[in-house]
Formats: sequence, structure tokens, C-alpha cells
Amino acid sequence: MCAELKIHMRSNKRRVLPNSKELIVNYNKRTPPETISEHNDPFRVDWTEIPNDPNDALGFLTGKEALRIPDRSIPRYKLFWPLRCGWYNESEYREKKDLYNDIATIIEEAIKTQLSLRRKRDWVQYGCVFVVPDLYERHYVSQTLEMLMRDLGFGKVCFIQESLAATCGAGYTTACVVDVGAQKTSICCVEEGMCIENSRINLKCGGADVTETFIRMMLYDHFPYADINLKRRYDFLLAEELKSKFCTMNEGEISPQLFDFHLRASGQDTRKYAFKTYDEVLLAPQGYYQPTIFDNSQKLKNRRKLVDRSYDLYEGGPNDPVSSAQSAVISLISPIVPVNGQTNGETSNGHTAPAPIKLAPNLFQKINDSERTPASTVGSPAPDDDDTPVPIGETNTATDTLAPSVRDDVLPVIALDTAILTSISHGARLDDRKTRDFLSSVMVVGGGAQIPGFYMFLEERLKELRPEFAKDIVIGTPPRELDPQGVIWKGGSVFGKLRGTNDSWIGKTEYDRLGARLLVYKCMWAW
Ligand SMILES: Nc1ncnc2c1ncn2[C@@H]1O[C@H](COP(=O)(O)OP(=O)(O)OP(=O)(O)O)[C@@H](O)[C@H]1O
Repeated sequence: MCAELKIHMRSNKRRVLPNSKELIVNYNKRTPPETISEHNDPFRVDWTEIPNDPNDALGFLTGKEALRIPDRSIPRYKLFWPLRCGWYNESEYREKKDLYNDIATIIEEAIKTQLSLRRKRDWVQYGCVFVVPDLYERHYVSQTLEMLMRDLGFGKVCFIQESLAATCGAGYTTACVVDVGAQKTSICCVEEGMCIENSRINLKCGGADVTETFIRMMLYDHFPYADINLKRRYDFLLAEELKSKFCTMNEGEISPQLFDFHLRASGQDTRKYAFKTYDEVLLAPQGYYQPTIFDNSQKLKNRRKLVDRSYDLYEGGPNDPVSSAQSAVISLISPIVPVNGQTNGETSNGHTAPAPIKLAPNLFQKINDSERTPASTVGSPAPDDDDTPVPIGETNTATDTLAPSVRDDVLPVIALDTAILTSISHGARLDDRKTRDFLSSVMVVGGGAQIPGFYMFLEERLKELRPEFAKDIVIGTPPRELDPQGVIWKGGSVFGKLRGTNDSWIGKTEYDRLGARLLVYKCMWAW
């Protein structure tokens, strides 16, 4: 990537000094930190106060307080992250109920402290709009409903999918919504107030991967704080800060640059470090387009250890929602593609794997092969004997029927531009007018896209991949200066106030009688 970047910069007539890397490495190697006494540091951190007596009941801490526990108290606390990559984080728990309880506790505390609704018994007067992923798991939604009704005691509850919430918040009716979060990126085409089912994609990477990759790259270039360890809370927060301040996707900003930061650990003097960066600030966020540079090795760990996939109550088979776009993404990554659920082998999770078949080829007929297959693929699809392009819709027959075990075993991580075009092609289904509509209204939200130059870079990549639509492609942010990181929440609150939403509220009495079966009638999409 370094070499490619150099070539690209030269071809864009940018000045590239041959020894830039050496210069910054040498600087980083020989610059010791400066020590500032903790008491003289005007920006010293307020650490969470913990009772000194080890016999005192500790209870729990959530949110920022949990991340600011001083090191000396760490042995008495264990930090849990009950959700990871938009899935239950099963690897950290022994019991399902502890995992569910932690999620309920975090939400309860957030409502009490952030919304100042301190008395839980009053919550029966409130309706709760809960935003779920576009490509959710049924069990997750029904479990959430149980939590909101029984543990938190809301008077009524309704659900909205996140891309639809983004369009409600931004006031759009048609858009291809791309939400770049911390650990996942979701993409979905929305049309006339409905998420197009087959366009839903959920990639398991996001801003946290950029943070980690940036730090790994800096360490390789002799980052002076060599002991940085992202498992330590204050180091993780520091890394997030450095990424947010210094990473960019503007090629014009690439030159040796000097930055500094303060390391604040509890009970220690503050250390001020100076360091230099070169291309790391740009290469790390470019991982969105070359995600094999991210460390994806742990993301599937212990998946399905505690929480099984959802099954159809009557027919017995697995029945979590699927999307042909997501299946196409998985097929691009995995060489194993099933045909109509036939199976013949074991996968790494011990689930039965499907028989391999040939992949239908061109998802994007007008893109040549080298561009179409993302650099991130870990296996290559079997070549087709017949080179004639297959219409986009026809790829769906094979990909729709991916066995659930494959969906669990293959980590969906591919280049962002390919994923967006896959979503749009499955959302528009060969209709050029719709393709144009979605390409001209790609709305990017979420904190992961806050890196300077993100939108421009994405726009250029999409134009390169679909030159015939180059004039139409526009990447937008939510209008009216809405915060792209909060627009989904705003959409949820707008949705809760619409009169048309009335039918989707689930009340307490009907929930007591019918339970999660109500979701079939109450969700405003095909549950
Ligand atoms: N100014 C910024 N520059 C770069 N990255 C940023 C900036 N602000 C926030 N981020 C990143 O955005 C991510 C958080 O975004 P967001 O709040 O949309 O995610 P989330 O919804 O919590 O994540 P997920 O969708 O994975 O659950 C973090 O990785 C954070 O580092």
C-alpha cells in the first residue's frame, strides 16, 4: 500500500521525498517524553472514585465511568463488552442470562444518567422506540422486547430498522444508507419508507479497526510510546483520540508531520510525547478498501457458544432474515457456496458445511474482473466455464440459499466500495433508473466516516468502479447540519411521533397475552 500510494501521489504531481519514512522513524526513535507533574497538568483526568476498603460492595459501573477506573482498582473489576461487531459478545460470558443482564443494565443506566429519568417505576408512562440492525437476528429482537417490557417496564415498545431511521432523521425518502460505526458497517437501500430486504449488508469492520491499525502502523515506525496496549482502557481512549485527530483520507496532507499528545494514567505523572507521522495517517483508514490489513482473527471467536440462531417455531428450520446482497458478499469471500441448502462437510464451528458449487460470475457486468474482486477476498470464487455475464438478479438464486452455518462461519468483511455497489445492484435489480437514484443518494452516517476526506475518497472510488454513472454519483451527509453520528437516533424519535406508526406499538397487555409472536404483525417490514 505504501508503494502504491507513492506511485499515486507522483502521478498526481505531489512531492514525494524518498527518505520521508526514514526521517520520521529516526525522529520517533530518539525523542524521549517530557514529564509533567500530575498536579501541574491543567487537563488531568478525573478518574472514577472507587471505595478503598476491599470489603465494600463494588456493584457495577457503566459508560465513561467504567472506562476511567484507576489501574490500582482493576483487579476488583472486570470489564465486559456485551456486544461486539453488532453481535452478542459470547466469548466473555459463561451464561446467557449474564450477557442479557449486562445489556439491560447498560441501557437502564444510560436512560437514568443521560436522559435523567431516574425513577424506573415512572417508565411505564413512556413508549420506547428501539433501533435494530437492518439485518437483525430474530432472537435478538424478541429478547430485546422482553427486556424492554419486563426488565425496564416501558408502557409500549416499537422497533425500527437503522437505515430507515437514518432516512427518517435526515428527511429522505430514497437513499442508499451507509452507516460506518465502530465495529460494523451497515449498508441498505431505502425506498419509500421501506428497507429493501435484498440490499441489506452488514460488514464486521469499522472505526475501531482503523484505530487499531493506525497504532500498529505507528508502532512499526517506532512510535515513542512503545508500551501502548489497546486492552488498557486509557490507552484505548488515547488511541481513539490520536486517530480522530490525525488520520485523514486527503492525499494532499501526506508529508512528514510532527504531533504531540499527553499520556495520562491514574497515579502517574503526565507524559508529553512528540512523534512524527508520514503515510500511516492515510493508510490506516484506507483499510476500509483493503480490509485484510485489519486484524479480523478474533471477530468470530465463540460465536454461537451461548445463543443459538433463531428457528421457525412451526417448520423447525433456521429462520433469521437473509439478504441476497449479504449472501453475495459472503460468496465473494468464501469459496464454499451451497446449492439449495445441500450440505456435505464440517465447518470450523462444527456446523455442517454446504457442498461447493460454481459461483455465478459478474455481479457488476460493466466492471472488469480485477476491479470487481476485492483485494480482501480470502478465497476466490470458482471461475465459471461460460464467460457470458449473468444478469445481476440471477446471481440471487444461489446466494439466497446460503446455509446458515456458512453465514456464521464466514466473516463478512470486504472493501466498502464493492459492498455499496453490491447493495445497490441487489436493491435496484437491473433497473438503471433505480441504480441511478441510489447512486445519486448515497448517505453516509456514523462516526467511522468522520475522518477528513472520507466522502470525497469514497465518491472517487465509486466513480472509478461505475464510470457510466460517474456524473450521477453523489455522496451526501445528512442535511441541515444534522450530526451524522446522531441522525439515526433522531430518526427513531421522529418515527415514534408519526401517526402512521400507531399500529407498530406493542402494549403491555397484548405482550402479556401473545409475547414475541406479536412481532409478525407489529413490525412495519416483513418480519
Ligand atoms: N472525528 C472522528 N474521526 C474519526 N473517527 C471518529 C471520529 N469521531 C468518531 N469516530 C469513530 O466513530 C466510531 C463510533 O461511531 P458510531 O457512534 O457511529 O458507532 P457505533 O454506532 O457506536 O458503532 P457500531 O455501529 O459498531 O455499534 C468510533 O470508532 C470512533 O473512533
